[in-house]
Amino acid sequence: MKKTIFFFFQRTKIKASSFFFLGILIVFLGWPIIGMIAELYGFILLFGGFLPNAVYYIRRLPGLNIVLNLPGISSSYEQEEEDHYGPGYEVGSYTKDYNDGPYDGESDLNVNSNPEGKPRILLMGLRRSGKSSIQKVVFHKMSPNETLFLESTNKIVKDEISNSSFVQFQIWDFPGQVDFFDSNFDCEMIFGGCGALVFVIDAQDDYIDALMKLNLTVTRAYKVNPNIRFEVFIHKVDGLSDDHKIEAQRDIHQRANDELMEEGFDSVNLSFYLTSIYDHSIFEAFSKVVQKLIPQLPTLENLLNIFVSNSGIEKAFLFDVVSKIYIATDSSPVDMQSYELCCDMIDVVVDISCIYGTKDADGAAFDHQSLSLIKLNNSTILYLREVNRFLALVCILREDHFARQGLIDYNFVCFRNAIQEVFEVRMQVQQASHNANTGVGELIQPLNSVALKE
Ligand SMILES: Nc1nc2c(ncn2[C@@H]2O[C@H](COP(=O)(O)OP(=O)(O)OP(=O)(O)O)[C@@H](O)[C@H]2O)c(=O)[nH]1
Repeated sequence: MKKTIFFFFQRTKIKASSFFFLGILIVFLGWPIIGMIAELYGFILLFGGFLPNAVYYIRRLPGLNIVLNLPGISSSYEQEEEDHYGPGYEVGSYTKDYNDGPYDGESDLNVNSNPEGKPRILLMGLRRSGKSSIQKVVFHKMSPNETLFLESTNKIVKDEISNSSFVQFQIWDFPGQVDFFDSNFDCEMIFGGCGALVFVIDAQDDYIDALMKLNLTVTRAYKVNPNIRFEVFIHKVDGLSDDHKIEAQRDIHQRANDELMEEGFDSVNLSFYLTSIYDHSIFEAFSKVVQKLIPQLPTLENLLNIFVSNSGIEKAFLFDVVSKIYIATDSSPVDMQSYELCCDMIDVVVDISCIYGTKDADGAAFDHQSLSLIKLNNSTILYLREVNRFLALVCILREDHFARQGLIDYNFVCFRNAIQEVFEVRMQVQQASHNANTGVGELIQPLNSVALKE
């Protein structure tokens, strides 16, 4: 109900809602034709943004897709889609509508500036491949089902991930119809300061066009900035069987690399991930993307290895609590189940401490002294400790190893202090080079600026 009211009465939709409701009123007052015209106009203004979504789903319905793909019919609705998207887009602009959608977004976007030169992650791919959904689900806690109502992006949407999170960067969500040959598209500016380019391919759709676009994107970007990391999300795999997933990944991997080799881009390295917003795979993939941009990653991993081996722990993840992406883990292999368990534990702890925790000034869900344990019925224990306001260490260990809890607690305090030292050193280096600012900032906010509690 709240979301419906929000949808109709947001500032940008006032005109549309006025026509819609005024039309209803006029019908009741006895002028049905005038009323219905006004109502229809309001309806188109309100819901026109969902048109591409509707067309996209109708095209997938058996039977209807054949009719819609007939020559003449297909060209008419494709033209309509084009009209909806508009002929171009503005670099550096932001659809205000977009962040006012029917979800409880939390961030206050600073879209037109990049004052601290934060690292940039670009989200690219064909229309309806799922770019905006990924961003909203991972960083704005939108539920996957709500993404069905996302309007198409028709301008570059910049999202600053920094207010409530430990990892700091900008995500630029590109419209699907981005055209590199358009004079508005400033390749130097867009790819120049970019850390990673995430290219999203809809695995449920025919991906030949997507592969062509991937090739074009990668070659353009690589020419401008050879340091960009190219990450390919083979997305929406929730609709595929296990065999189909593996086959799609193999095929996409091979075709993409073959095309790059043919064009002489042998040194370009693409990483592939199977993702879906309906499970944790998208969080895991984004964790890996973000980790590659953290300069302190090897140190963090080393610290985790030392902690794990001295405490009898099987697996440990250092989580960014807000986004639930893990910024580091020990060197043992990550299996999806352990990661999901740890994510779920964060949810449980945050929920319980919101309900029962004390309401301190900054409203933190848990503090540096709190310790959370969950005993599973397979003699495994989940152990969670806060490293700072934004970071939590979540470990999985056998119940018999937990007999030495004192040792684990002690090692954790050493681990936390070590992490603090790492970032203090980093902070000093940063301050020393502050005057000679290179333009590419730090992905991680220094610990002493994120209110670490001693
Ligand atoms: N089954 C499934 N559907 C998904 C997934 N991710 C996104 N979608 C759906 O795909 C549709 C398109 O998603 P968007 O995020 O709007 O796609 P986009 O790439 O931002 O599209 P443009 O803004 O037009 O470029 C939506 O209806 C989503 O619900 C997924 O992992 N699985």
